Amino acid sequence: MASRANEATPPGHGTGGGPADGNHQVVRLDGVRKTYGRGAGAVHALRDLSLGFLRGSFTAVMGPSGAGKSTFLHCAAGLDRPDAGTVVLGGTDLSDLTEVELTMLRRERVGFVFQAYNLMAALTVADNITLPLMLADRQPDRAWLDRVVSQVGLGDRLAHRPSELSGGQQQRVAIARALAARPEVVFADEPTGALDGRTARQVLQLLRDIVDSTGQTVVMVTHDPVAASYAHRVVFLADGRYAEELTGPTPDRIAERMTRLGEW
Ligand SMILES: Nc1ncnc2c1ncn2[C@@H]1O[C@H](COP(=O)(O)OP(=O)(O)OP(=O)(O)O)[C@@H](O)[C@H]1O
Repeated sequence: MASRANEATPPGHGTGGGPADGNHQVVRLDGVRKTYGRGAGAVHALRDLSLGFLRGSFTAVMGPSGAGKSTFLHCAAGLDRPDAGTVVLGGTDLSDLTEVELTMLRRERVGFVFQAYNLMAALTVADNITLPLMLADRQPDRAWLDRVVSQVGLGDRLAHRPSELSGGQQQRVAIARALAARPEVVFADEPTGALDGRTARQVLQLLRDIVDSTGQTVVMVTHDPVAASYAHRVVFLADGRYAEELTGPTPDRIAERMTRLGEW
């Protein structure tokens, strides 16, 4: 696994997978390193990661356990700071920001979807969806919100509490919440990990439809080849580095690459 990860990668790797994409990367990592601990016990979670994501693209990030996927997500989303290298999100170099500015950036320009839906039990669906806007002290863009609510199919559940919804519906609320502030990018961490197969496929198709119809950008970490096959592109990490990528992925091709990269 380590030797494969150290192989030279093709020119232009990780630029987004499309033609003439250099100027349209909404997230760009260059030479990102992240090490946990020191000395003999140090773990190099990201060794030298350079990777870009096109505006309007849906990318799945995969790799063996310990490859650095979560660390990548945290660094790319401004939840954690790399030890070296740069992360540029929507034209802003995150290393230039103070902690307060980073928090503001996450609120206003980044959406998150996690495996656990993390909805507020005491709030209605409508209030859960607009919570990020409230926190950012921003007026909702009504037309956008209506579009998002309609796309996730929750128009008739807005007055309900999360506990009254199925898992798939709760995740659709979380997706609507992630999109409410019309972020530059939505980061999703195993968004279908808690759902049954059929519901998971519906949620993944929804994510893909949202990307294709609204031009939003989604970056999703997953272990599941079927989930990753809904993306336009699958990027494989191994041993803290970019390993390879697939465009127009199918579950079989993804599974074959994962097998080559080692245990998963
Ligand atoms: N807070 C931490 N302290 C120490 N080591 C850490 C910490 N977070 C991650 N690591 C280590 O960094 C490496 C990369 O971890 P990371 O969670 O990013 O991998 P991953 O690809 O998301 O793995 P998985 O698929 O198992 O979730 C692993 O070896 C992990 O043990």
